[in-house]
This record gives sequence, structure tokens and C-alpha cells, in this order.
Amino acid sequence: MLEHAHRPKDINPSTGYCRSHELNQLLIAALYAVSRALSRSLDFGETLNEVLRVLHEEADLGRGLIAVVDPAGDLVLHAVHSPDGEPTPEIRYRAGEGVLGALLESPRTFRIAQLGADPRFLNRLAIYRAELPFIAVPIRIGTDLKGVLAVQPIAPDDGLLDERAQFVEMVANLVGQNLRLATDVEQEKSSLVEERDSLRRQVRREHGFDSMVGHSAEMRRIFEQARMVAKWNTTVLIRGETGTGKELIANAIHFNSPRARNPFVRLNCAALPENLLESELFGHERGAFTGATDTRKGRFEQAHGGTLFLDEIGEISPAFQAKMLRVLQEGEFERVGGSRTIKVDVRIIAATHRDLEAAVDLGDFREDLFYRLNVMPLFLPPLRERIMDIPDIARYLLAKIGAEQQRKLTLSDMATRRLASHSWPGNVRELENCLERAAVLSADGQIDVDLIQFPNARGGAPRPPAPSSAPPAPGRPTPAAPPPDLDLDDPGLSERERVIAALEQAGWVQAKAARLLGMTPRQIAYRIQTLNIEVKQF
Ligand SMILES: Nc1ncnc2c1ncn2[C@@H]1O[C@H](COP(=O)(O)OP(=O)(O)OP(=O)(O)O)[C@@H](O)[C@H]1O
Repeated sequence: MLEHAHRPKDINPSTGYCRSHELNQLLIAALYAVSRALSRSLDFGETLNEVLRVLHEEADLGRGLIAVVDPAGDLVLHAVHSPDGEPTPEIRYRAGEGVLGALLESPRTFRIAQLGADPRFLNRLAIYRAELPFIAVPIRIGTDLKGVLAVQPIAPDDGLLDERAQFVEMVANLVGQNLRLATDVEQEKSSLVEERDSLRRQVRREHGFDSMVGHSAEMRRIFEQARMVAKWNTTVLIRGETGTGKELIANAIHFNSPRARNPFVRLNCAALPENLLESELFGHERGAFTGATDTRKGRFEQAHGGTLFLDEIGEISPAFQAKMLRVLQEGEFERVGGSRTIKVDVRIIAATHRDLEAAVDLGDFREDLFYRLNVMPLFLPPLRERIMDIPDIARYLLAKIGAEQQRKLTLSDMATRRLASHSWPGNVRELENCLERAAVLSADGQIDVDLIQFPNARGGAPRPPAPSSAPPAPGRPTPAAPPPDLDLDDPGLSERERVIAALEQAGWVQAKAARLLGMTPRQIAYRIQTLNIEVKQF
């Protein structure tokens, strides 16, 4: 950095060394300290203060500031250092205003041998000493001016101002690189925030009330009640036949509640045998049972701060009802195999297609648990009781199916009339399946009455269009044999199809079919009853 012809006065008489060489040694050590300060902290403001402090302690640059160009194009103070340790005042320098304003106007290094003698010196910051030199250098990212680093040496000009200025330029380059990193991180953060917000909006659109169609008085009343209850932590019990939209409304309540940013966790209580249900809900400790190789959080813990949707709550056994009552009352439980009591903050939404009052009368369902759950009941009417909603829901579902198939699907008036005359034992889910089948069978996207079929609910592949086939009598199950090798886990199967397929595979022995489905015999018996399945007798 320094290649000077040494005059006698450049020699330090006490050490015998060249003074610029000595300064150089000092500044290299200072540069090292600055680079360490810059790599230490992630907080940009904190880092800048640290850099100024290091410049004071290691490079004898006792006073200084770092200002950054703001969106308006002014220089705004970000860090100030002086031996008096004053806080950073709120000062901005406009182009042409004082020494810094001059640099903003024409970015270059300023070396001033005596600050007080410079006519541009305004002393607005009131930390500098007029008799000392002053150095101000641009901080750039690429060729763009991003800020200024200005410092004042602690001693009057000793003829080595150029060397010091060169050093300050190096420090400004390092600060510029850090500023670039900090800006990148900020941009990354804000684009992540933007992405998160747009995902939230999408989730609300998909899971909020917008995804539920219905203008009938019954549905309008339900939406109104759901919107009102969404605001509070009140336990909601959603009642209704299978496929009426119980899960959809539970989703909408959660995503319109103050808990929307926290998890929505669902568990179908009928889908698991009791021992699995317990560990699924409450979690388990390592070694709690064979196969429990790790500690696992249950759904209650996963839903902490959010909502737990307990579907088919009417299917749990009396023993399990007692366990459920405790967690609903106290908000606490132990993991399976654990002794530590865990407390959670979870809002409960439960759903059932069962007549729980009758189950309470029969002694199948605990009355105290029923009252715990039934704080805010919502009754979803079956589709056949809100026929006026069918055209709207059908159009909505067709648009959804059309988006998946990437084509426009239309429904003829005759087809709509046929939909309105069906009894829909499987409710909206059945309507959805019916429309999907029709869409698959439609070559040109137009769905006419011949494509609206109600294949017997015994599952199996849809038949090709049969224009002459008359609709079955409303609500009456129609027998037919599904292929015995049907995959019970096939997500395309309706619940009714799945139960029938299992019964078929089990030779219509209900206990066996229940095992295939992971249900209790009691659960499958309820399913057979509520899904209106005609039991084959052999
Ligand atoms: N009002 C509605 N508007 C649009 N789609 C609906 C409506 N109601 C239900 N659906 C759709 O119908 C299907 C079944 O709804 P959902 O799963 O919420 O019913 P469910 O009552 O929870 O059924 P189950 O008791 O069998 O679990 C879903 O695909 C859902 O999106």
C-alpha cells in the first residue's frame, strides 16, 4: 500500500522505523479486527457500531459514522461513534448538504486535513473536533452508492492522510459486502413473508367458507352460526349424515378463527382400533409397547395452539370416552407409557353422524362427555333436504373437477333435473363422485342426462353410459357384487363402497369385515345401518 521515498522526517526517532511502515502494520491488524467484527454478528446495525468501535481502538480513528442511502436518496445515520459514546441521533443528509451531502452528490473519497477549515463543514452531528483531519469514503454495492463511512483520526494531520484514507476505503468495501449480504437476507425474508401470506390466502380460499356452496335457508343459517362460533374457543359438535360437509365446515371454522395460523389436526376416531387410537391421540413414550422405538407426540400435542377435529366421535368405546372426558375437562393427559402430565391448548371440533342423544339414552355414550362436546351444535342437513342447493353445488364441483381435468365441463338442464330428483344417501360426496364419473365418461366436456348414473352403491367401476337406464328408487339400496379383490385403501372408494367391498371380501361376516377395515364389530354395524347397506344372508 505504501511506496514512499523516505525523507528524514518520515523516520520515527524513538523506534528508528519508517512512520508509514509502522502505520501500515497498525492498519493491517485493524483490518483484521474489522473483518472479524463483520463476520461475527448477524444484526447489521450492531455490526456497524462494532466496526466503528474497532476503528477507534485499533486504528486510532476516534470518531466516526456510517450512514446508508435511504429509498428517498438521502443519507441516513445508522451508527455513530465518539469517545463520549453518544446515541445515534436521527439525522439525514440531503445531496449537497455539508461534507456528506457533497459526497452523496459526487461519490469519491474526501480527505480533509483540518475539518474546521473546510467551508462545507456544518457540524450538525457535533461530535467532531475542528482541528483534526476528516476522511469520508463511499460504501458501494457494485457501482451503486449505498452509504458513507466517515472517520476522524485522533491526532492532527501527520502527513499520512492518504494511507489512512486508503485503509478506510478497504473497510468501506468490506462493509459494502456485508450490506449486500444483509440486503439479500432481507429480500429473501420479505419474499418468504410474501409467499407465506399468499399461501395463507390460498388456504383460506380453499378451506374457508368460500369452498362451501349453498344458498338454501338451512345452509345460510349454518354458515352464519359457524362464522360466529369461529371467533371463540367454544367446542363445536357438527352433526350430519356422511358426506354432508362436516369436515369442510370444521376446516372453515378453524381457518376463520384466531387459531388459523396454528395447526388444524384431524383424527377419524372410527378408523383405528382402541389401543392405536390412544397412542395416536395422546402420543407414546419410547418403549411403551412393542414397536414404540421412539417417543411420539400425539394429535393433541400436534394441535397445540390450533384445532383438533375429532371425526366420528360417536364411535369411541365407553372406556375411551372416560379418557377423552378428562382431556376435554382438564386440557391435560399423559402419553401412553409416560407419567409426565402434558398440558395443551387445543380447540376441539367434533363430528358425528350418530344420534348421540339416543346413544346416551341407550347408555352407549357418556352423558357428561356429550354435554362437554355439545356446547355449540351445528346440524348439517342431508342434501335431499336442500334440493335447491344441488345446481349450485354441482356447478361448483364441476368447476373443481374441470380444473383438475384442465377443460371446461358443462351440465345440461335435463342432467341438473336428474340430479335434483335423486335422494343422495351419500350426500355431497356422492354427488361429487357422480359428477366425476360423468366427467370421465364425457368426451367433449358436456354432461347430459345419460351420463348421470347412480351405480349401485356397492362400488365397482362405473358402467359405460346407458341412456335407457332408469334411476333407482330414491334411498333404496341396490344390490350388485363388487370385484372381491377391490383395494380397500383405494382413496377413490366412497365409504359405502369400502364397507361393502370389505363385507364382500369377508364373505359378509361382519366381524371379519370389521377387522379388514380396522373397525370394531360395533362400528361396522353402525356403518351398515347408517350407510343403508342391505346385508346379504347366506
Ligand atoms: N356445501 C358444500 N359445497 C361444496 N362442497 C361440499 C359441500 N359440502 C360437502 N362438500 C364436499 O363433499 C365432500 C364430503 O364432505 P366432507 O368430507 O366434509 O363430509 P363429512 O360430512 O365430513 O363426511 P364423513 O361423515 O363421511 O366424514 C368433500 O369433498 C367436500 O369438499
